[in-house]
Parts: sequence; structure tokens; C-alpha cells
Amino acid sequence: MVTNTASEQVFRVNHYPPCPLLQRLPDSCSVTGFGEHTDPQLVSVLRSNGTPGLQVALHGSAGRWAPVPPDRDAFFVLVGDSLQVLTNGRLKSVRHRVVANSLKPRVSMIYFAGPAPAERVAPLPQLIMGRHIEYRAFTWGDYKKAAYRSRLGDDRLAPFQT
Ligand SMILES: O=C(O)CCC(=O)C(=O)O
Ligand SMILES: [Fe+2]
Repeated sequence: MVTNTASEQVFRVNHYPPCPLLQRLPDSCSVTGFGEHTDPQLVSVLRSNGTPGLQVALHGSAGRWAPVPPDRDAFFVLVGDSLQVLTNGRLKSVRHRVVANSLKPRVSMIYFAGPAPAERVAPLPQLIMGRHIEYRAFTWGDYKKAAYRSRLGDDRLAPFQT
């Protein structure tokens, strides 16, 4: 899907300034740098300057977050909503967010690999094998149209769930 010349590839650089105010607040307080969401595409490949802040939602424990240890020499790969659909839910598009750091700025660079707008996104027959089909087929264009009407934290796959 991403080798198709019409595929959508996005490269984003995020900058999160430090938030010194946090030093005067209890440890339980946080300041949101990037609100919780799942990435829409197939995969996201992230690299940061090594300042902590990225957190992933712990599956099955609502409201609990695990910090992703920062490593400026590592790439962090996230499964996106489209890959969750292709794998019929075997691979999960993890919810994540970024909280501000009190002292250091965070910079992240992310490459998002997405399908072409007309590309059909549907569970792969090889991965269904007698299981319930979790998602109806849609095009990447359909997904984006629905996503533009949603909010960042919404479950953007909900309209396509069977
Ligand atoms: O800055 C980060 O570490 C993550 C940002 C992010 O989740 C995104 O740009 O989709
Ligand atoms: Fe993200």
C-alpha cells in the first residue's frame, strides 16, 4: 500500500516547549502537549530528541498510561488504525499522548505511512480465517472524511466496526 505512488506519506515535526510551572505542582499533575489519540495511517515511525513525554494507554485499564522511555538513538514504531483494520484487530492501534516536561523541550519527528485515497482498506482474508470480520471495507478517503468530522480523541474506527 505504501509503495503505490499515490500513497499518502506525511512527515511531521512536533516541538513541545518546557513547562516550568509543573515544578510547583504535585507529581500527579500533568500538562498536555499532544492530546490522546490513535494514529490513522498504517504505521508511524517516531524519533525524538530524548526528552520524555510520550505515553501509551495501558490496554484494559482505563485512564492509566505508561511512559515510553525516551531514546534519541531509537525509532519507535506505532501501529495505526489502518493496520489494525488490515489485521482484523490482531495488531492494535495504541492510544498515545504527550505530556509536557518541566525543564526540557521535546522535539519529535514522525513519518506516517498511509494508503492512497482510493485504496480499499479491509481485513485481509488470510487473517480472518473463520474469525468474525471486525470491520467493513472502506477507502482511506472515506476514513479521512469521517475523521475530519471527529475530535482528536474519538475512536475513529467506530463508524466502520461491524
Ligand atoms: O511527539 C510525540 O512523541 C508524539 C506525537 C504524535 O503522537 C503525533 O504526532 O501523532
Ligand atoms: Fe500520534
